[in-house]
Amino acid sequence: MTTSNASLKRWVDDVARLTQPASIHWCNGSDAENTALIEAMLKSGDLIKLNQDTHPNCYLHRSHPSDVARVEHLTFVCTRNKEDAGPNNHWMDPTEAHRKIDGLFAGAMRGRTMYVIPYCMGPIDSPFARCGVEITDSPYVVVNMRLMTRMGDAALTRIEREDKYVKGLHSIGDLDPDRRFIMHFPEELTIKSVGSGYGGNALLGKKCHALRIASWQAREEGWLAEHMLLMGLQSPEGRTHYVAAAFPSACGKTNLAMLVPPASMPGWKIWTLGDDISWLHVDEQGQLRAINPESGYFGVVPGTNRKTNCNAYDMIQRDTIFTNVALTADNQPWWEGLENGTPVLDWQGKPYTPGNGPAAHPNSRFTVSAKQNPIYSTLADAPEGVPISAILFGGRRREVAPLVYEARDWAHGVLVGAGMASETTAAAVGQMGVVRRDSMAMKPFAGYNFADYWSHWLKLGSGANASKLPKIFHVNWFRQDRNGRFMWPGFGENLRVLRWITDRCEGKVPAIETPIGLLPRKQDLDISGLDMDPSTLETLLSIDAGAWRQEVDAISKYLDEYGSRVPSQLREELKGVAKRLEAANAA
Ligand SMILES: Nc1nc2c(ncn2[C@@H]2O[C@H](COP(=O)(O)OP(=O)(O)OP(=O)(O)O)[C@@H](O)[C@H]2O)c(=O)[nH]1
Ligand SMILES: O=C([O-])CC(=O)C(=O)O
Ligand SMILES: [Mn+2]
Repeated sequence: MTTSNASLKRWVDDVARLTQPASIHWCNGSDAENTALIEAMLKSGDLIKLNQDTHPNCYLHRSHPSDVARVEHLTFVCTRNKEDAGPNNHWMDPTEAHRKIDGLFAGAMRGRTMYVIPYCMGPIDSPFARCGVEITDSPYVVVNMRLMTRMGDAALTRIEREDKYVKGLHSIGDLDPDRRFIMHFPEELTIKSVGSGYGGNALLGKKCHALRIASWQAREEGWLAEHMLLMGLQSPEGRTHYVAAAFPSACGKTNLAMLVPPASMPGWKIWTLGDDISWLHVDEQGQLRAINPESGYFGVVPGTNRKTNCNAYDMIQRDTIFTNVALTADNQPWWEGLENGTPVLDWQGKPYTPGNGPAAHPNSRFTVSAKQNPIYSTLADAPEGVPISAILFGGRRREVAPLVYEARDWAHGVLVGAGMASETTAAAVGQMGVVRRDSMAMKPFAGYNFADYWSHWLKLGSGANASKLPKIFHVNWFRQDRNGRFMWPGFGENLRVLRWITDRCEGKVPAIETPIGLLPRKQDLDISGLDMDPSTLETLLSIDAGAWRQEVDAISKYLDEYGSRVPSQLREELKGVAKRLEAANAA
């Protein structure tokens, strides 16, 4: 197979000339193709067959031990003008970057098959969807892209018609971390990634395209590409609100999107539309709508069990690719927090010895089709997307941030998102548990200068349709007590907080004005049936004025890093918080 599109054909030819593959395979996305690739990977050892009685069609992939997470220090945004990439990105001059990375691609596919993967991010018939082509020498990437995107013939047809697509070139290279780069050229709609086979670095439709390149396109075209889950909350009365929520990597998006209502909230129904990325547009009526550009989940495995998230647990019992989990004696996948079974081999395939670190890698992942989710919403395939009632920002904060608060309005909400911070996790290489600013959970993913990004958010909310904008909230499931224990039970119980949020969207309950925003009255947040004393809820809903003054100072210094490009409106919003904190202090 090949293509009728001359520019695509030329690009594929050019790449083949550079990388020198033994053969070229155009992916059509069929079952037969997938089966053949899996067979070949079982032979080569790229995949290991899991226990097919307990886990039909499940496979394990072990990545190179140095290649288990995103590499932010090796990820670059290469714009002509350095300022356009901003202090939030590593930057390299595009000419220099191409020269450097093309050197690593030269001959990189010798002896290997080069796969050409046409894919569509978003429902194939959606005007909001965008296409791309990934060229890779990794069959693991092909089978994962097939789960994560609408991949194959239908996408190619759209690409040939539109003649506009993101070009992504990927090779696992020699997996040497010193020859590993993830480079983005937003002005050329081009991605080049070499030296890593890990999801976030290698499945180019995901972070590289649907966030870094798409956020650039979104600013030019007037929409938003965000690190957000997308879910529907149906009340017992039958009203459904759609909510988009931005939490940093490994901070609870998949789990919230697949939430199982607690026994104390009968009649509530949750629908998942997406677990990681949302593309948001204001429609002609001024309504903010969202689609999920992905068609699968690349989710964190550890911590998943029947109790924390029965939906996720059930979903990954079949037709799932596991990466870097441990194995039991009878070849079942095992991970920390599974709560049954015993690991005998760790994620590297070595005999497991307790005390020698976790059996599964903390960033071990599952890849699975979204359609396997028991609470999958078919509206995830609706070309027009769903209307958004509320946007949530949140992170891991062991202190300072209360369980939930509401922004005063859109502009204040943009400050809440811009100023948010979270503890780092195993999703990226580097130290864990360090609090860092992570505006809108996009620190690793915004493909341009954060200052311009904040301006874009403010502009989107400043039009004639401001009254239809969703409300913005901040949540924190991760407050800890003095003994380092989580104070809020989290998971299904988070619906108690979401109910308050939908109550606020419907104007059903008043809220308490505080310097940082609007907080629930204690009687409006139902904790009945929870093993929690009222003083804990008190703490979860309290604001420590001293800590918040420090927080405001820290946010102010953070904005300073972005210099004169920071929108003055954002600084005004921050001054407003500072003033209200002073007034509360004086009173
Ligand atoms: N304590 C607590 N832990 C949670 C909660 N929700 C999720 N987690 C844990 O946080 C980790 C990551 O959760 P995910 O839902 O996979 O995170 P994500 O935001 O989808 O992550 P990415 O895929 O990296 O973008 C898992 O180990 C979960 O078990 C919660 O409400 N409370
Ligand atoms: O991209 C990945 O590798 C997984 C992910 O969702 C994240 O890190 O936020
Ligand atoms: Mn993510």
